[in-house]
Amino acid sequence: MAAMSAIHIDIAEKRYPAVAGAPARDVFRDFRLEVAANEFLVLLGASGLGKTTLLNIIAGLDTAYSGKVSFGAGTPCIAYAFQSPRLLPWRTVLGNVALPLPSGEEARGRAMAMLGEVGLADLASAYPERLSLGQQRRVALARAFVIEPDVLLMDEPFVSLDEAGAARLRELLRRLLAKRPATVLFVTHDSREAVELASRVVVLEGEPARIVRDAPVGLSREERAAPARIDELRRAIGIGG
Ligand SMILES: Nc1ncnc2c1ncn2[C@@H]1O[C@H](COP(=O)(O)OP(=O)(O)OP(=O)(O)O)[C@@H](O)[C@H]1O
Repeated sequence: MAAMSAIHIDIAEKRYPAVAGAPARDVFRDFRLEVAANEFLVLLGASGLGKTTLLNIIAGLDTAYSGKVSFGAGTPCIAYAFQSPRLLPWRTVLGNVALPLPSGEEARGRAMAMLGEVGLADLASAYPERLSLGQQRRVALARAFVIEPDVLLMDEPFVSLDEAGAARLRELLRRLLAKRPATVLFVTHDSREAVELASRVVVLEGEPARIVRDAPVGLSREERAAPARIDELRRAIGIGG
């Protein structure tokens, strides 16, 4: 079973140097954020603020910064759901879900069970190109959860879906997390989505990016289904409405 992990983020400086035609960018300076174990933290902020950069730093994909990211309980197992599903086109759906696992029968079994949980068992041997975007996003979710991550990084994982499709995926995400709790950092532009999912909302603004709001959330199942309650909370937090 996965152990939950807190995340301690302390970025002294992250900047992108000037390149032809684009000025240098100070993305983070003296930026600190503590994420509690098992928290569902939604990061909200305008385009280009540095949210993807932050996830890349936490994932260890971007090491070109000064500062430190550490985790509560040793080295956590981290899953990263990217902004686009990023499935490998030459692998079947099952092959994509099994990708982060060691090869073998047991892994295939686990990947297959995971596909069942996201409702795609019958597409196991299909290739990604014939899947709808919503189905591809389900496969990406299955690939993230199949490793039973301690930390789950999600970069606008439900963007470009219609509202009903996005709502179904939010419900699926909640179900997957109920079964396999993890510390979640979820990036979105959508303040309704933020309030619906989060246990805590953090709003970023400016260059370098600063935390301008940091609010606990935690709607009950009934409240999440009530748009008026969601709007009320958005107003209370000051994120539109
Ligand atoms: N490799 C890079 N080199 C130079 N500048 C970059 C690089 N990657 C990102 N940037 C710039 O740094 C800033 C932060 O980018 P980032 O992708 O982290 O923002 P974001 O908040 O995730 O935006 P979005 O919501 O649009 O995905 C942007 O202005 C972007 O143009």
